[in-house]
Amino acid sequence: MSFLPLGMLLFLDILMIVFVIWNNIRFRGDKSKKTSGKAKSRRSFLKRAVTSLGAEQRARQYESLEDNEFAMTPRIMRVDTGFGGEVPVAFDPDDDEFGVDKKPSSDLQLFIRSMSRCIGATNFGLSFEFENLAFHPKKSIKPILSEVTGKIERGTLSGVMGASGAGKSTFVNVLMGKQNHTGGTTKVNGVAGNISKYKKIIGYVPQDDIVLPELTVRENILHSARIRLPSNWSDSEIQGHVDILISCLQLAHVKDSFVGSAAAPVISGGQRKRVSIGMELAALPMALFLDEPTSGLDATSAASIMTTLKELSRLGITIVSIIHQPRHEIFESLDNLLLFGAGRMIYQGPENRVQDYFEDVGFRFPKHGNPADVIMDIIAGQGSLYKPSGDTDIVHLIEHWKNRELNLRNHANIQSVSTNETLALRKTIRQRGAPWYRQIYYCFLRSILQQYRFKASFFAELGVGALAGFLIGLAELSQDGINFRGLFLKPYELLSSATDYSDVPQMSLLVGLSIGLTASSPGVKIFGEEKLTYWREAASGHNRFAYYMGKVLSTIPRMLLANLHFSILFYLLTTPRISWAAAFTANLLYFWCIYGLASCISMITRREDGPLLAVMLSLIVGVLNGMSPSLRQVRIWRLQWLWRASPGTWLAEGYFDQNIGPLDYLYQIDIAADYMGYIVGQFHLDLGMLMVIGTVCRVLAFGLMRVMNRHKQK
Ligand SMILES: Nc1ncnc2c1ncn2[C@@H]1O[C@H](COP(=O)(O)OP(=O)(O)OP(=O)(O)O)[C@@H](O)[C@H]1O
Repeated sequence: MSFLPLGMLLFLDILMIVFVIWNNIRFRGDKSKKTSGKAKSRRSFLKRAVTSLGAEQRARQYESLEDNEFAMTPRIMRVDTGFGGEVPVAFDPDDDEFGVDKKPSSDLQLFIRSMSRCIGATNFGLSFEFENLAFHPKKSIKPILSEVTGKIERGTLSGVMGASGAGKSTFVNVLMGKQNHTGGTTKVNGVAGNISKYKKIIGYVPQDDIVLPELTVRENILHSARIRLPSNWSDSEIQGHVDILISCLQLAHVKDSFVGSAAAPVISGGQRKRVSIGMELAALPMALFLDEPTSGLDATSAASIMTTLKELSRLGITIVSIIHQPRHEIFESLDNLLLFGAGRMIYQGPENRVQDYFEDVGFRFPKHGNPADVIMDIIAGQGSLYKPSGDTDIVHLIEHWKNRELNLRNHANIQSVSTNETLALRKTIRQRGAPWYRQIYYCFLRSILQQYRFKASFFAELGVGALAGFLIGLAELSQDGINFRGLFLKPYELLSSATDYSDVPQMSLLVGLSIGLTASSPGVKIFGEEKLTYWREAASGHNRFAYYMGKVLSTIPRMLLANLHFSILFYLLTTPRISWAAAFTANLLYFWCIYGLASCISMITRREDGPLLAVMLSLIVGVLNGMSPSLRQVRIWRLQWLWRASPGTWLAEGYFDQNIGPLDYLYQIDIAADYMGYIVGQFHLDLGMLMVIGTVCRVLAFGLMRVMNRHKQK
């Protein structure tokens, strides 16, 4: 037995461990340097490979800003876009209740430049109109939304409020085009049509912070920017833009911190929410919808998030947010309110007129109370607390609103934008998003980085692979490489003793089971762990094929290394007749099949059930290998198709061919093959079929990924 391969394997492992430790030390070193305020931060090797800094470019951009770029007028400032034009930005010099700067910060100025460059127009926002909007799913007895009419002007901050089940989320989903409405009309910028075509320029921040906890703040935002920004932006421009955005969102001090999860937090809940918002803003949307961005946050964090949203709306981006029980200050920062009850509209209009409106209806607001709380009570059907006599139920409020003059005024159309602007908008939408092949590359890089961050599970897989190879080797050690006894060739057949045809299929069974146990659980985790992320990304226009391919490609290095560990130990101890290259290739293709099967399982099962089911399935396909019952017996049962559909059979046949073939000068191997039911002499077909089965599994998994939970991908 040669120990050279074992030595090389050990050397490779030591190299990997040293690399990981060295990289960790560098990363920690960077962090401590940064906190002590010393020299410019350096980054770990892998981080640099994946996200090179755009700081220099950003510094250049700062230098290009001049103080006299801003000409203040009482309400509108004209901000130089840096591209030969100016954009009007609404800033109220008197409005500093939320700390909205009287003059945009340098970061904000640069952000405006990015917006202007990306959108290529002077109006950053989208306006929405909706008339008699209805949503009545077939399964539901009554409509979820009906007769909803109103408008949302560009560059405003709108709050959608209502009791639980009032239809807020449904309204937002319909308005964004995530959900098809069943009645009424919608217009974007005065143009009627399908809203989903604006998907690339509309951002949506879900209520749950769907971010990747193992990535840093910057890595999460950068990935979104790389995928969704216009294809003609260079990577350094994208990185510069992301750094500006991170500063705008006040995340600069935590940009290299891992995001963590709610269960194991690293950054605060408010910061995680900002990351989630940043992932949308990175794509420079013209309208941003948010589902309860302040829920679960303390009052200060909630106010801070709303300040940021207000600032963004002042840049011209249209912001629509579902909001629950806002604080007084947050409520007052809203420009526009949409109040819902029982799927109908109760009020839609300026925030500063809502109290007057309800007072006209007869409600009395306590002097020192929060009007938002009172309004929430009224629209939740608790209005009797504020109206001693008269109707206070929701039906009455809905009817009242329907007939009001303020409501009727909402019917007035928003002026359609000019043809030039419509054309510019179409061009903007067309240019959005990296081409699919570049998206594959970004998804691949991200997935590799994720695997690196989960190095414990990666090394565990290598360890399990090596252990499995070692144990099989031990089991086969006593055979001393002799694993076949057949009938001697004529004329020596009379010298033949007892035959032994099943040793090789048994060896391949052990190989199949070991690889199945090693690879099935990690194979499930690759996809099963982040379905929410996939749904969010698919809904925001990421290329689904690119996401999938990125993931698939990122498993290849993992499979290669795990297989190397398994095959070297197995081969050294077992000393089979099959060549090293052939054994390595066959085992690798079996890994390919198990990962493919595991990805199918991950698409159809719950996250918790996936690993167990994948292990079960890998045992089944391992056992269906034609050893016992033999393939010949199976053929008699007319079930050969089932065995042939299992990668275990092709692996066993390949092993049989390669281990027994070299003995054809001595034994009648045709008789042995016939007895077992295997076909010898088609090793390349056996390998090819393993490749095909693994590929078919992946195609199937991709199909399942697209089909399962389709509504969540819209
Ligand atoms: N596709 C659908 N099919 C059937 N019923 C639906 C569908 N979508 C929503 N509903 C129902 O419509 C009602 C309104 O749901 P929606 O999620 O819009 O309310 P909401 O105001 O956002 O509530 P919450 O504040 O609790 O999230 C709920 O009773 C919900 O179960």
